[in-house]
Amino acid sequence: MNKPIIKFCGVQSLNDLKVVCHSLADYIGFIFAESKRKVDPLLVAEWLKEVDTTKKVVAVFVNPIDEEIENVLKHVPVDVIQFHGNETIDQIRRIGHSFDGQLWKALHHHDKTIDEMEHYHSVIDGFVIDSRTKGQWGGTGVRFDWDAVPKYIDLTNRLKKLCLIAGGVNEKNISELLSLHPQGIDLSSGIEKDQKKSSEKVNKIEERVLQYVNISR
Ligand SMILES: O=C(O)c1ccccc1N[C@@H]1O[C@H](COP(=O)(O)O)[C@@H](O)[C@H]1O
Repeated sequence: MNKPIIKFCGVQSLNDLKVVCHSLADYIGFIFAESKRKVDPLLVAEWLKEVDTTKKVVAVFVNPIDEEIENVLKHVPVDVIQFHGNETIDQIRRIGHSFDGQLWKALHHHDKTIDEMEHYHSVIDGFVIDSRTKGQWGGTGVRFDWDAVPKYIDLTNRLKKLCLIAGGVNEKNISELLSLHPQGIDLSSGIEKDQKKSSEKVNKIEERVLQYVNISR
């Protein structure tokens, strides 16, 4: 079994960035939306100059106006835009016309998520499936009912899209999630200690990922 795609999200400092850059992550994410993890694009640009990394950079937005995205793209070398709110197909398509990278749509798990995936798939490259939590768009540390994961995997395989499972993934439950063979996993709270990215937690996550890769070979 190949290593699942790993995204470590919610980088809030140069130190956080160093932690996630010294990891097996394929993608590292920054939050440019209202959140305790919101970062300034100018600072992110400075931090990125301090590290030598080939990791792909994900910019997370929640219902942004186009100018907010343009401002981030002006300063930060973004590979992926992740829309984590109620963005419309028209907005995503419009942004896609002037952006070279990938577009991901985060959707919250509920009984109509499959319909939403069908709705958005023509304008995006990948999905992030997160848990639905009242009053917060993401980064909650709360998982959803993973019995639904196989149907998300089946649909994204059929649509030939990327699919990352997010929401409350941590060192204690990641092996359970990996046993469902997700294409990708996306963690923020699960690699934090005292609101900072923790190398110790990253190592524990990676041990479990490598165990999964070796066992399923
Ligand atoms: O992390 C945040 O603060 C955040 C704020 C607004 C939208 C999305 C946010 N993060 C996304 O949430 C999931 C991971 O969450 P967690 O592991 O449960 O903490 C991931 O997709 C982040 O990009």
